[in-house]
Amino acid sequence: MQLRFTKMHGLGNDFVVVDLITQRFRLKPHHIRRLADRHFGIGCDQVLTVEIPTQPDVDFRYRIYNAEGSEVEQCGNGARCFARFVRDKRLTGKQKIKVETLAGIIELELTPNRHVRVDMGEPILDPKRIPFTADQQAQTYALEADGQQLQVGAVSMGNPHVVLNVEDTTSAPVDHLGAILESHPRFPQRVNVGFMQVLDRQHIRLRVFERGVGETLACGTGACAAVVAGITQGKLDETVSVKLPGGELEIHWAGPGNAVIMTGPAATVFEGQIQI
Ligand SMILES: N[C@H](CCC[C@H](N)C(=O)O)C(=O)O
Repeated sequence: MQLRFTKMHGLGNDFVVVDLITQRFRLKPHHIRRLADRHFGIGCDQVLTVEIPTQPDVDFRYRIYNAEGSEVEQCGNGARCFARFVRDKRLTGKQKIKVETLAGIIELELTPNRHVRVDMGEPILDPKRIPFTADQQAQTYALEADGQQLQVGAVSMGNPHVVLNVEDTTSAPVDHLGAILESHPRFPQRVNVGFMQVLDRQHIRLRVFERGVGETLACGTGACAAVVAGITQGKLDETVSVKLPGGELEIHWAGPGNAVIMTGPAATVFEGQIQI
């Protein structure tokens, strides 16, 4: 079958976006791996699908698949691309849309400067719901890995994140320690690994080793999780500029009981068709 797709990115975190409203296809894990393959396929960090909603009062269903083929709960950079896609493809005329994900319903709003503002919902700090094995909820947790005693933050944005504070992201052991922590036994569903350098109370640098992908140029849910961890640890104010290798995101969180708001760009690179 010929499958139409659109190649997009959010700060270099790149996606193959497939409209499964105007075309019918059942994507299986091996299809995802083929689409995501940077040599034998199109190449991307995640595949995103646009589908009809299953819930009332929701505009679309938004599904996310990591390059390895697994379906995951949430993708922040992908959400901004999703909003840009459905608007540009005239699948909606709305400025603000509600989409259902495995993590719940999120709201996406196109801003006048062609950025996208996303209500990512409330962060989850209860270890049992992250999920993360811990006796009780805490600002930081002692975690043994690679022969080291680490102090880490643990946050879910619908998908699990562990956040390490580092002196300098450029020299952080992202590939080595990221791979070890991604499959740490205390994270039963594996985990995205963020390396956060606090520059001041309104600015951080961040690199993320993503679950099921490896290091990406940006991670939207990772930026949200890092800011929530930093605020919880008393290191950051409510609005933070997150500098990722691929560019900057603005993250706002007014504290427990409030949603995390992420604002940033979304870009279309090219359209195509692939025989699959
Ligand atoms: N690798 C993530 C999914 C994509 C998240 C990231 N691309 C973002 O922008 O939030 C996970 O397995 O939970």
